[in-house]
Amino acid sequence: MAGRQDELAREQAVVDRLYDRLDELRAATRDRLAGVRRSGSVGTPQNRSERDAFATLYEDRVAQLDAVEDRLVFGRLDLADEVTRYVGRIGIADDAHRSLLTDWRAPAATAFYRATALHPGDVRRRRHLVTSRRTVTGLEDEVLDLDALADADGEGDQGGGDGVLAASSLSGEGALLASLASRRTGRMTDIVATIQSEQDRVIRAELAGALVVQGGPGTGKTAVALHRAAYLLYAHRRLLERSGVLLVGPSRAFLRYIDQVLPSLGETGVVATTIGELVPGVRATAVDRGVVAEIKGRLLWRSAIRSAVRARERVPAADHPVRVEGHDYVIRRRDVRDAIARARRTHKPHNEARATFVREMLARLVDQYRADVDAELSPEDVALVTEDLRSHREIRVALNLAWFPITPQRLVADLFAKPHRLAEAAPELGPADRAALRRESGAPWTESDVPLLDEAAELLGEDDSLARAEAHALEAERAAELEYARSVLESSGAGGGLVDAETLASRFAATGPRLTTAERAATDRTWTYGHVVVDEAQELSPMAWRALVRRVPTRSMTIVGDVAQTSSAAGARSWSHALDPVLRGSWRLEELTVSYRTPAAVADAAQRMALAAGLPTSPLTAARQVDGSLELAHVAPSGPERPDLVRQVVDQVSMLAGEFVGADGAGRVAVVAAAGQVAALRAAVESVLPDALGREEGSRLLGQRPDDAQVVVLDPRQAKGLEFDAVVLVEPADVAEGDGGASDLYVAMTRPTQRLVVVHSRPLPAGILEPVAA
Ligand SMILES: Nc1ncnc2c1ncn2[C@@H]1O[C@H](COP(=O)(O)OP(=O)(O)OP(=O)(O)O)[C@@H](O)[C@H]1O
Repeated sequence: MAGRQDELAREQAVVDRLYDRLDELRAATRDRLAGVRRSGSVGTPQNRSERDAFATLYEDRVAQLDAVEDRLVFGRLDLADEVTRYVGRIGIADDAHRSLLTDWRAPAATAFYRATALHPGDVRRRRHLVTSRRTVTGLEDEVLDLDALADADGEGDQGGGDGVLAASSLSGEGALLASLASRRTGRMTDIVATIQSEQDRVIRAELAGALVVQGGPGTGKTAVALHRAAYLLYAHRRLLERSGVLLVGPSRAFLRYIDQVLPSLGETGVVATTIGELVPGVRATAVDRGVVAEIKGRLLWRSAIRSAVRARERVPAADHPVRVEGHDYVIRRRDVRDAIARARRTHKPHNEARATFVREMLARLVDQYRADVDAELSPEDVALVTEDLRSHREIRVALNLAWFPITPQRLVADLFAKPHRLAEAAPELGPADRAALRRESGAPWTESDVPLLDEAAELLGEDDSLARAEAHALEAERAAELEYARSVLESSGAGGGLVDAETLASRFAATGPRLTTAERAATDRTWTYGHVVVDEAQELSPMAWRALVRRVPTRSMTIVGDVAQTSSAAGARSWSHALDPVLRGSWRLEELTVSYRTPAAVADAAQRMALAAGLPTSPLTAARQVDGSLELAHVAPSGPERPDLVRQVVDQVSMLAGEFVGADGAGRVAVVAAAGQVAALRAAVESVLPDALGREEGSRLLGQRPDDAQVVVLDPRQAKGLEFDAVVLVEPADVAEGDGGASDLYVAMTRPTQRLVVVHSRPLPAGILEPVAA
């Protein structure tokens, strides 16, 4: 016992030293930041921009150093030749640049995650340090080279964690089990201390190309995707800091659930978004029915949107006479046809090529003027006549009809609001599909509209009226910069012919205060990223894939998901089906097979059900067993309102809340039911909580924000990607008959970390109770 205490004390001393050093670094960075801020906004533009750059650098560093407080150090490797290496969230060195702590992402830390007894490399012992705040509370050793440590202290509690199932392949079992059994909050936490070797391989996989990570529920796909983003930013910082990393998740609620993971890993510069937010300026607030989402996801929209754009470049039915300033002109069909052909030959997007079309048409009309007056025209005459023609209302209207400037929003809205436009653009759609798409102009955007808007924006380019407004703003900005540069030259007396105000202003514009890459990328639809991470990727439609791939021309992507959990009718049941059309077969597949979330009995029941329903599941082995993790509560059918079933649900929730929900905000219980039953069940649960748990606790729970709520009632789609300590699954047969079918039931069953209670009055779907005979 004494040996263990000594060992704890020795590690405490190391940990104290690392935290002391962290505090020193924090203080030094804060001092530097204060120094930069003190020098204020005086000096040359060059000086100011340098100061801004330093201020940003120090602010980021302060944020990073603050973010790594919790579990700063979590591992130690004892290597051959008596070398000891500590592994933690960031790298820390002393004043003489000697390494004190190795960043978990550095090559030198790889062995912490990968070394096994079979392949120990030069690792003799791996130690997990468990800390609470700054105190070391536990050590867990794995001796990998038994011979080398035969006569060393070998203090390690090798394996032996209660309930471990996949023991032979797990590292740091004690720390892992403690982390898996801990109470859940509304926020995901990082897994940096206990990354398993199959996960580490994915996290450190090379940057180039598209990597698909398929894995059953709870295998750590989300965790791995986020740690991979942090790893790539570390390993390829120069490249990715400039181009940025985009993270795409299924919903804002999900992005909020994961939003603390990257900052806790010291990374804040990733742009996180959903497909519905991919086009700046458009916010998708409505949801399409399954069949509509499926139709909008089809690749036929590539040609349909192209045709819809082409339909706005149109030769009129007849020649059109116009009288301008006493002269007669004819807008001839032949001229329009030629001008359209010429504008198309520029290969510019529609709104940008319009300038060529208009210029061409005006030139033809000026030719008519020249013939009319039968005289040579000076350049000034040409300019005057051109301007008269351009500003004449009838000519403007005629040219607009022939080449209509249009926004992506208007183009797409017209397709759904004007049946003839859709029929013309998408002849391959049958009448039933077209009728399903019908929608009033001005209806709110849906998530499945966004890839169509993106496609349209790509083909339309910028509306030049917008570009003109921007040019105007830029001009004003430049004038202000010029003014500023003049005042600097005057006050510094540095005119002297060496540098003029214009040069100084342009230098200032080039080096002046800048938005971060993430900020610029998030507001620019045409931004291309260095890497894109997609979570719950099975839900994406073919059109959504096109929109994403457009944003990463190098195709450097991490795509994580589970084709057995697809609930969108537009989503994928097979990766090749989804990805081959956009990635042309060039993607590689990794599989994760250990479920860290779900206890074995629950995972097995879900897996049997999925198999019986014919879902394309991946193999799944639960990491642990939890006693009493699966309970079935059968209720006799009790009429359409099902009062007995509802009573059983609220009783179960009350019991589970008493057992799992903590007053400290940790511990979560969810009721998951078919979408149509959620509102009634939520009302029932909310009405009993104060009686069941006491008035004070009841009102505390009812007053929580939805994202942090410890007791929630959700449908399977809302629960996707999330997890809870305990789940009450209501009437699984109803869930399986909903839009998302057995996939939604699979999702619902695999949300709990501790217990699943199935409340049902109808027979259970096949497989939940026992294997279905082949
Ligand atoms: N190596 C690990 N150490 C500790 N916890 C882990 C580890 N791997 C996964 N987990 C935990 O297991 C749970 C499930 O992980 P995650 O949500 O990433 O799985 P998933 O595969 O994305 O699941 P789903 O398909 O259901 O969305 C999380 O609580 C995560 O923190």
